[in-house]
Amino acid sequence: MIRFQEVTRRYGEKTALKDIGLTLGEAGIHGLIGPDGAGKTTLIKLVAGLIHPTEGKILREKKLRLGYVPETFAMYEEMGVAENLHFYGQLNGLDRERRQKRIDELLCWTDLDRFADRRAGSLSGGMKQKLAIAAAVMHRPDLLLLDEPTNGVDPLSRREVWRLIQTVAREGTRVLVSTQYLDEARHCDRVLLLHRGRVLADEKPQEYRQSFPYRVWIVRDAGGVRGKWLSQLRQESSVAEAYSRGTDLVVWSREAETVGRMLERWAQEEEAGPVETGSPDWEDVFTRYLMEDGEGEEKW
Ligand SMILES: Nc1ncnc2c1ncn2[C@@H]1O[C@H](COP(=O)(O)OP(=O)(O)OP(=O)(O)O)[C@@H](O)[C@H]1O
Repeated sequence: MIRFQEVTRRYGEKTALKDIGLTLGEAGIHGLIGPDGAGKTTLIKLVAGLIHPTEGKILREKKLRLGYVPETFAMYEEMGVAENLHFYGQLNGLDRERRQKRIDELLCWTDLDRFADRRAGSLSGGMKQKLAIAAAVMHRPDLLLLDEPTNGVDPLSRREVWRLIQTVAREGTRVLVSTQYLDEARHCDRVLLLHRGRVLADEKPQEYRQSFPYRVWIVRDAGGVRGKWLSQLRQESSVAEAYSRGTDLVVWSREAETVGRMLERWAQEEEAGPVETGSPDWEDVFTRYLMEDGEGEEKW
C-alpha cells in the first residue's frame, strides 16, 4: 500500500499537485484519468519515487517491488527485442537460466516471439508498448505503474495492450495506469479523476455512471442547426449542458420531459433528428466533474 498525506508537488512556481491525500495499491487496476496537465505523470513519478513531494509525505509499504512503464519509450532502440529483455533481466538480478525462462514466457505472452530478433526501434507503436510492459514485469513486481501506455497507439493495439494489463492484474500485480482515453475507464476496477492537480473523485466505474445526475438527450444528424440550437439551449434554465459530438447534439437536463418535448418540436420544425434519450457515455460522466469544478470547456 502507498499512502499520500497532504502531498503537494511544485515545479518552481508551478503547482502540479495540491494537498493530495489518498491510498493507492488495492488489488486490481486503478485508472488515473485527467486532461492534459492535470498532474498524472507527476503523481506516477511520486509513487515511483523518481521525484519527491515539496510538502507532505508518502508512506510506502516496505520492500514494495515496482515496475514502471514511462510515457516515452525507454527501451534501447538499437537493440533487439529479446536482447532488451535480457538486459532488463540482468538489471533485475535474474540469473541466466531464470532470465531465459522468463523471457520465453514473456515473448509468448506478448505475441512478440516472432519478432524476438527485430530491432526495438523498428517495432510499431503497439508492439513497443507490449515490449515495455514485458520488461517492466520481468521481475514480477507487486505494483506496475504505466504512464499513458495507449497514447498514440492504434485502436486494435490498444485492445491488445489492455489485454496484457488485465492479465498482469489477474496474476496478482496491482496496477496504476494513466490514460487520456476516457472510455478506457471501463477496463479499470477503480478510477481516480485528477483535475488541475486535485483529486475530484476516486470511485468504481459503475459508481460514476450511476451517480450521473442528468437525463441525456441526443439529437442525431443535427448538422445544419447545431450552432443555432446550442446558443438557444444554453439559455434554457432546464438545460444543464449542451454540446456537439460529431454531427450529433448532446443535451443534459434534470427536467427531461420539458427538454425532450422542446427538442422533438424543434426537430420536427427543422427536419433534424431523430431525438433519442440515452445513457451518459464516459465523456458525459467525466465532463460533469470538470464542469462542477468550474471548467466546462476544458478539452480532454
Ligand atoms: N519539469 C517541469 N517543470 C515545470 N512544470 C512542469 C514540469 N513537469 C510538469 N510540469 C507542469 O505541471 C503540471 C502537471 O504536469 P503532468 O505532466 O504531471 O500532467 P499530466 O496530467 O501528466 O499531463 P500530460 O498528459 O500532458 O503529460 C502541468 O501544468 C505541467 O506543465
